[in-house]
Amino acid sequence: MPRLIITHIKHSELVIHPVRLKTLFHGQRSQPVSLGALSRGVPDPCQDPRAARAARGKLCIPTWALPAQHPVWLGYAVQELSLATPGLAGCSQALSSLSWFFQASKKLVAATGQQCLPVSMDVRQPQSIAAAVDEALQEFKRIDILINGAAGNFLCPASALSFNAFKTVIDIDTMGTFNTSKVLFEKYFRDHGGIIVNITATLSYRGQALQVHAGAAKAAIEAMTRHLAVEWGPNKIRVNSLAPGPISGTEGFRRLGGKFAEQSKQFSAIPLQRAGNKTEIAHSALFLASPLSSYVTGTTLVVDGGSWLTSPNSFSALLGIASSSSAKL
Ligand SMILES: CC/C=C\C/C=C\C/C=C\C/C=C\C/C=C\C/C=C\C=C\C(=O)SCCNC(=O)CCNC(=O)[C@H](O)C(C)(C)COP(=O)(O)OP(=O)(O)OC[C@H]1O[C@@H](n2cnc3c(N)ncnc32)[C@H](O)[C@@H]1OP(=O)(O)O
Ligand SMILES: NC(=O)C1=CN([C@@H]2O[C@H](COP(=O)(O)OP(=O)(O)OC[C@H]3O[C@@H](n4cnc5c(N)ncnc54)[C@H](OP(=O)(O)O)[C@@H]3O)[C@@H](O)[C@H]2O)C=CC1
Repeated sequence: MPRLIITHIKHSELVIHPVRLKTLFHGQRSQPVSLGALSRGVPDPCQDPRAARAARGKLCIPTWALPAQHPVWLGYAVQELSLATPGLAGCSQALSSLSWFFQASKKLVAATGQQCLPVSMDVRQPQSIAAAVDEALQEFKRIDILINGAAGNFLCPASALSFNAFKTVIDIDTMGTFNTSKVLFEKYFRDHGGIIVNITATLSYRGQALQVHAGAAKAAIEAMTRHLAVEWGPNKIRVNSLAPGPISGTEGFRRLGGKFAEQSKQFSAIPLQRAGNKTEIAHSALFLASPLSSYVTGTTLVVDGGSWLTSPNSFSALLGIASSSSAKL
């Protein structure tokens, strides 16, 4: 049985449960698609229904969580998509925070009839990752996909950023991505192959003001993506990054002044003239996690409507956003 696990979690739970991906992109109901089939060298289920049956049983651990105060997040979009898309019924993910984990897992069970497993991890603590992975493997016997999405961010000029603030973001984003990837490699991917999708950002491409901490952290993850793709390719592991632009309805959007940018018409500078939405990130993540991207590794998929090419990068404007109430933590 195919399984998709999406995790992460600082201080609470992770929900893991099975996923059955059918006809995700091709609309061919008779030819189910299972995540990660080609990554382990099995025939492409898009082409071969027998292979699809054989490929069932995938697990995915994305490091995305659902904050208690915010009912929406990028990782959650994958779950929303899974519930809304024919053929994705049964797909869900890991959720963090005590209250939302219970609510979301109930919703998933009700909608899919599939199993959900709550576990917890702090991506800065390899031992907590190892414990979560052990629990997942004990329950499902396999893990196929890791989505590294845990992150910390806030607007702050470098001159005001403390040494510890910089380190904190590097620890969550960069170290967290390495820690989780390495634990998965050692415990399962080395011998079975797998797929890793790292969620990054476009911040470093033009040196975004007030974002040296997050930009440096995400740039390091994109470098890590290439290194690991090269080293782990022979183990049938694909490693890619996904760099979203401003995505409405998310914590990042709130913290970085998305509302203010929207109100002041800043998004009209984006070639597609709007912020992105969570479903668009979910589609892109699923592309990178599916056999449709079976020959793609070591690259970054930018999903930003062309934003980084054209959006203003004004120090003073961003200082204004940082001091506005819309960007307060
Ligand atoms: C989305 C963009 C929308 C609009 C943009 C609008 C206009 C711009 C135009 C164009 C932009 C172009 C592109 C942008 C596109 C995309 C943006 C991309 C990136 C988004 C990335 C994200 O990651 S969003 C994720 C946000 N979610 C979280 O951060 C959740 C998790 N966060 C946390 O846990 C905390 O906030 C934490 C990161 C601080 C970590 O918590 P903890 O471990 O408990 O650490 P603390 O002890 O609290 O703090 C540690 C040190 O950090 C200092 N600190 C904390 N907060 C701040 C702050 N706000 N400012 C400065 N310093 C801070 C703290 O003081 C500690 O340091 P000490 O020296 O005091 O010890
Ligand atoms: N929103 C946007 O417009 C953009 C977002 N991104 C990226 O997308 C991803 C999701 O962002 P978004 O949904 O906005 O933000 P969220 O804050 O909702 O997601 C980040 C999650 O990381 C978790 N996390 C933080 N520290 C740790 C830790 N030590 N261990 C485990 N989990 C941890 C948080 O969990 P908890 O809730 O428990 O604190 C939080 O839920 C991030 O990687 C972000 O950098 C990139 C570009 C733009």
